[in-house]
Amino acid sequence: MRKPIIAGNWKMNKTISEGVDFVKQIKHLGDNTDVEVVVCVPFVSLESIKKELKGSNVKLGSQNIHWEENGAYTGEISPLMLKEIGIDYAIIGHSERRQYFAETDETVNKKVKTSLDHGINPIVCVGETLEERENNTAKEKVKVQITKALEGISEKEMSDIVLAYEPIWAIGTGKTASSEDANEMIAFIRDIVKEKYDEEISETVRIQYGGSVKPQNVTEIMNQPDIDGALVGGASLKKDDFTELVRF
Ligand SMILES: O=C(CO)COP(=O)(O)O
Repeated sequence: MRKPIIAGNWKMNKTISEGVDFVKQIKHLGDNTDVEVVVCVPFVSLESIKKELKGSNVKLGSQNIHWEENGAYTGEISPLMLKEIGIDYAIIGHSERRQYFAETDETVNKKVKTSLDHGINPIVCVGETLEERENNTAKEKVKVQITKALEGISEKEMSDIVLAYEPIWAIGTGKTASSEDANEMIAFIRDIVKEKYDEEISETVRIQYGGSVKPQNVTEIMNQPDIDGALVGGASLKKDDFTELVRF
């Protein structure tokens, strides 16, 4: 049985005080449930929110990580800094980072390796553009992204990785992939993992869907056999919506 994982990606939203306030209201959501609940918050809020989450079962994640431990990388945040705060997860390769901040499959792979080396679980994002979906090249694109992201990752390390399929055209647009289409791509990703590793790993790796997940569609998405969770932007910012999401 794969443990469901619902992760909020706050993106560039909520100041430190707003974030702490919000977490006060949702920090019980990881109790008495089989669902793993995660909030991925801006770097500047991580430390305060970690303190607020003391004793809570809600996990904490960053939205990025640098592959080097230190050095001349102005504006970047290293795995050592994140490890000292005590985060559980790092989102890696989000399409917004790929689109606006020149993230590549190569940097994604380096960041995945660095995270694993520092005991931070990567949430690795992949997904196609609308054009690629319409051209029927979506699977090809996702296969390249997954294969490159996992280059040099051992079988053992795979148990610490979460994958997230986020079709770019469904992010923040209100358009969701149909739950069947999302499941089909996620099953395809599972096959890629099986080809590269083995059946056991492909059956245990957790794969989330992301893109306009809301209380109205979360149940249908989570009922799909290959979908193990959701990576949620907009709806994770509101207490009532986030509460409904984790109780899908
Ligand atoms: O990018 C996403 C999560 O990482 C999805 O964002 P939305 O839920 O706002 O569409």
